[in-house]
Amino acid sequence: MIDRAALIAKLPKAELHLHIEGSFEPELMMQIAERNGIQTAFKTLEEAKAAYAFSNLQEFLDIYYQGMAVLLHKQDFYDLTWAYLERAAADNVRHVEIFFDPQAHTERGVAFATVADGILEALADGETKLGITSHVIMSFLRHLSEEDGFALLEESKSYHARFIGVGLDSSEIGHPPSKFARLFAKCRELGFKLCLHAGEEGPPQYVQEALIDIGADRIDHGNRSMEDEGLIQVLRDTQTPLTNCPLSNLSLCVIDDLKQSPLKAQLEAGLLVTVNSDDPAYFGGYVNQNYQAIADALDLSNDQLIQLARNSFTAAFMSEADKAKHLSEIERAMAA
Ligand SMILES: Nc1ncnc2[nH]cnc12
Ligand SMILES: [Zn+2]
Repeated sequence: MIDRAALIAKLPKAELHLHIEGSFEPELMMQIAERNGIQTAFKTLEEAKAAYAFSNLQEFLDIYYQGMAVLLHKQDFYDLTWAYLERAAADNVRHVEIFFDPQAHTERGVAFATVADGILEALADGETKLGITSHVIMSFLRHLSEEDGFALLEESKSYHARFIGVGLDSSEIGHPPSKFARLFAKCRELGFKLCLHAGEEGPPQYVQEALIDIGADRIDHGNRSMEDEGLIQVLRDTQTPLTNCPLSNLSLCVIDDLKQSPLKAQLEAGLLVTVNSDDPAYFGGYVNQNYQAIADALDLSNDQLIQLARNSFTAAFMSEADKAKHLSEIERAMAA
């Protein structure tokens, strides 16, 4: 029987929950800071890594926003994205749907086009040079107002055709999805897919609002859905995907131990759950490390690992023909 690490390495997969700014490795951060003549908050790599010990989402977010402040030029955003793509390719990731947080850059005076062009150019190169297809999801920061979200929607108008969807991230508690109901209704009208972080730290009520009231196409995290039988039933019936991020959950103390992850229960309940890295530079692992850690903790079978890889394509925003192509690629990899 193939061993677990070999199976994970061999499986083609999609990554659907990845904040590109959360893939900013401290080595690259220092390099970009130096060329931009900016002082980083941490003087050494060791200092940076030592600071990556979080007891909740907000503690992480404070450091995450601080880290990305060295990104100023299109080349910086290109380099950030390219570094992630090379790492993803090494994990046999064939398709990515990445979030970016434009408001975290425009509020520092970096033009929207600078950010978007750098990311989009790297993704285009990712397809031609690494064979990784991609989509971009423009995320609204939920600690800001709905009006700020509408302003971003207007500012990004000329790029809308290049984004598959919109997201909702940042500080969850106190900022429920319902705060953005009008904004997401407008985004739906414009044809965007809707992906909302919900139930990471926030209560099941936030998942209810995202899933039922707003009609999310995917729920990011969604851990706390498992506290509500009604939500589980809707998630199963609608096959609305959940993007689970095991190492993120552990790093942010959403769970105290990976054994507490709801992932296996979600699989066994017939939910369309996927494995993702969220902010790999901060949480200690890219996608394969997330598969490995959660499989070890929950003793997932090889069939369950294959199911997770299949789910990653089924849950992606790609055509049925492309999904079928990737699913048969998994069958071929398993037969080889
Ligand atoms: N895990 C997470 N939750 C909410 N917002 C985020 N932004 C980046 N990572 C995030
Ligand atoms: Zn996230």
